[in-house]
Amino acid sequence: MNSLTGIALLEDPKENRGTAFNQAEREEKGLVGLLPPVVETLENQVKRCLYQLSKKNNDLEQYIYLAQLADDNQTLFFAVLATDPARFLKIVYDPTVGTACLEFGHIYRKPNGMYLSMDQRGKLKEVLKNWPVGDVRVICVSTGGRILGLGDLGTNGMGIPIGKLQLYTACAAVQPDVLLPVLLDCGTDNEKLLNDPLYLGLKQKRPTTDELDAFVQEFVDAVQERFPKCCIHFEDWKGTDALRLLARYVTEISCYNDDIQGTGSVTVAGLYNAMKISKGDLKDQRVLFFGAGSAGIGIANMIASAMKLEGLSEREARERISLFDVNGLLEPSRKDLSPDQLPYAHPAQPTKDLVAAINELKPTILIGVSTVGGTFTQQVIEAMSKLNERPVIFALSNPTEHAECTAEDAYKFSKGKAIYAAGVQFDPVTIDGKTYEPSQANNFYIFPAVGMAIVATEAEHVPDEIFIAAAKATADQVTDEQLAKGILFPEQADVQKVSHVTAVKSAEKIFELGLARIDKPESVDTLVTSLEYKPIYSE
Ligand SMILES: NC(=O)c1ccc[n+]([C@@H]2O[C@H](COP(=O)([O-])OP(=O)(O)OC[C@H]3O[C@@H](n4cnc5c(N)ncnc54)[C@H](O)[C@@H]3O)[C@@H](O)[C@H]2O)c1
Ligand SMILES: O=C(O)C[C@H](O)C(=O)O
Ligand SMILES: [Mg+2]
Repeated sequence: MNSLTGIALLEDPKENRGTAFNQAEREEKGLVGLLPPVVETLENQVKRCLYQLSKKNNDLEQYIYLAQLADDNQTLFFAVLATDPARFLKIVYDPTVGTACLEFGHIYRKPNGMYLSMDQRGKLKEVLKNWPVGDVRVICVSTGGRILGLGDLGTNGMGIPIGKLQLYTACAAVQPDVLLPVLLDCGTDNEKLLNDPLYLGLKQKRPTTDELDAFVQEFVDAVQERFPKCCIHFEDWKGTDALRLLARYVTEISCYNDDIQGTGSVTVAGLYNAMKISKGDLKDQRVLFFGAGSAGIGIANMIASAMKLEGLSEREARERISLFDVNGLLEPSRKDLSPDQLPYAHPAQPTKDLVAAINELKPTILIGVSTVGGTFTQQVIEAMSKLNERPVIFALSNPTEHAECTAEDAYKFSKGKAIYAAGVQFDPVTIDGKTYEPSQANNFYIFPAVGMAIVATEAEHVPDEIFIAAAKATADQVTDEQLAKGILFPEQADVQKVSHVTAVKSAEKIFELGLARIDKPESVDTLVTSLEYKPIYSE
């Protein structure tokens, strides 16, 4: 415990124990009279929080309550989350965090991280010194450019870095002190926010690409200098920015993009298990994407890598993957394709009709990452079901209303044939007396665990190989019993155990690739375990 006393101690979320301070601590720390007389256990404090949560009328109210709790008492906050990870994932993270981001300026109470804005240009190295912790190991940074499927939310996007890093701790037990959420405020093109008197960001339009890239370079340099062991986790940037900046930095510094690599990884994990159910090989599948942005390209590249591991050449793997975006099927006559998209533009009849593309390309797997809800219509699902005994249909856009189809529609229109996953958790669906359990393909199975592996190994770079290892580790933790029910991912209630195993496997891969900046210990498992945070009051 540090030297804080009295009210200052009660106001420090890292040190505060509230009613759990014992008599001796109360005497020693000048707390006598500042707390009610009863000395409580952490368990009792958790009970009170659960009671107070039960009085909240909706998920956003619960989100606000938990945010306040995190600001009051960090240990208690993580202890509450640990009582029921599956329940609280939906609150501190997707989908409720989406509602919280839409309302961010309205529900704001405390900063919870750093806001680095373009008006601090030229001064970022100085500004980073204002963060009180010297050994930050992971920064999760967003520009708010593409928050979930909700578009440009500017500074309101800060809810995402905060929530993602809370999951590093809640899922993979990364020490919260080494994590720093950052919002890189480059303005917003969202007129509604610019006209909102409670909006908290810079009231200006977004910069040119060159200006943005120069600012990001300054940010990267400042982070390298202030936190030399820090990995930069990019999250929810505009798709084109995300792809361009990852390509620029992935081999240069310790960084990764969760929407590209984490999403690629969780999707490959789901597909590994879908193959166990449909009794196929990934290398023999034909994949069609609806959406060709950072998630679409990230997943496509990761599937191609996974197919290569099954013996295909790069060209053969890419030939099996096609994408469709807002302007239709990607094919060579298109003049608007980015360098990341070009390898997937195969000769085909130009079309803006998804059903026509399905009928021409005959995909076995359809993946939605378009941000647009309801776009996998009855006709789309029926076309997939006509072509395949077990069509794989992943509707990955977030939050809930943005999923390309609901679980109910997927099972109803495929007559129960679909192997289905969505970015959020849908409830089980019963049709004609049979119950189907939808899966949640969300990168939370991956990024906290990979984050722990990066912290544990001080990884120099974070290439795709690590994410393939994480995908395999995650997939392998699904039991035959679950697979028999069509379940593609491990139980969310077990997310901590699952993330531990995935973290160990990812860390082993980092050592194998020679990317660790520490010597390999005898047991990587012991190394990871030794670093794990526990939400308890230490002696
Ligand atoms: N489940 C997960 O773990 C996960 C992970 C990352 C992203 N996502 C979700 O995926 C979605 C896309 O993310 P992104 O980073 O790729 O965004 P992005 O903006 O980079 O890409 C969106 C793509 O969809 C296309 N598109 C837009 N409207 C369309 C339409 N009407 N028809 C066809 N295509 C259309 C765009 O042309 C673009 O190619 C988001 O909703 C995000 O929440 C989910
Ligand atoms: O945040 C999520 O739920 C997943 C993903 O990173 C997304 O951008 O949708
Ligand atoms: Mg994201």
